Amino acid sequence: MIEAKDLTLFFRDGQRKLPVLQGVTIHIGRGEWVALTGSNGCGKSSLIRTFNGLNLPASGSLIAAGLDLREPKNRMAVKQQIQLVFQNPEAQTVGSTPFEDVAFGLENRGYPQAEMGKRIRQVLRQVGLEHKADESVSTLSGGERQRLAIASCLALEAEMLIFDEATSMLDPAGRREIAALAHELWKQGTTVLWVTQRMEELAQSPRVAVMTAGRLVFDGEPRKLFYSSDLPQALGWQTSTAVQIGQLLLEQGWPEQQLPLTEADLEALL
Ligand SMILES: Nc1ncnc2c1ncn2[C@@H]1O[C@H](COP(=O)(O)OP(=O)(O)OP(=O)(O)O)[C@@H](O)[C@H]1O
Repeated sequence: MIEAKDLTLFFRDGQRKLPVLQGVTIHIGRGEWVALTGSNGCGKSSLIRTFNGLNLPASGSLIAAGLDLREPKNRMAVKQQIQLVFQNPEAQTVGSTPFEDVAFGLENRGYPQAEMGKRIRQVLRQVGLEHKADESVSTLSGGERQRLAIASCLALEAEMLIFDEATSMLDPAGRREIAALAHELWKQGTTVLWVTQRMEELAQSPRVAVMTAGRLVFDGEPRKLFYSSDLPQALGWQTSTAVQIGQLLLEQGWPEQQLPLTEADLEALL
């Protein structure tokens, strides 16, 4: 789905060229769930915006959804296949009702008018918003707005969804709701790149990628990240209780595979 090799990206800061991506290589297969993390300003958003053609790398190669992004003619198709869900629920809606909001994206892509209504109701049903199709968007909660953003991505039949800290402005219930929806879509075959700063979300992901200062410094299983790398300590992360207890067990000689990553693992151990 994504084959990025040695990507570099610069932004201009007055006269200076600011290196934002410094040789990022990552391969994300179709149907994978990958969590991407790293401290503020390390380049996560810049990287994912590169994946769907919003940023153009200075060098390196990038195949996204099977298309070479160096070719300008491929960029529109990649933007459709790889959709971003952003942090701020308020900033992602353009229509005055959920129905109109999803319609906007479809109209832009020249979707046949005759089939549009059916398609919109189908994706709104998929995210549990069918009953609110014709209500004012201003009455939707943050979580409902994020679900609406996801519905718009689904309407365009995106193969990959990239969630850029998409739950960070939601309350715990909204956060769970969006994470559950993302998991459901993943189970149905959508490739998911989940950008997060939350330790428990890293622990629950099958694969975690960590960036610092424009570089990918870890790419692998969370168990390796938390128990055989010194990155959590080096980056000053506040790890979960499960991992803190796991560290103590590791020191006592427990095998890595048995160490807890999540609260559920910990409960099972106790
Ligand atoms: N359009 C831009 N023009 C100039 N500099 C930018 C631009 N966008 C981002 N930057 C800079 O590039 C660097 C990486 O920013 P980016 O938003 O990719 O980081 P991030 O890891 O997503 O951070 P956060 O977690 O705060 O969202 C930062 O130094 C940022 O200030």
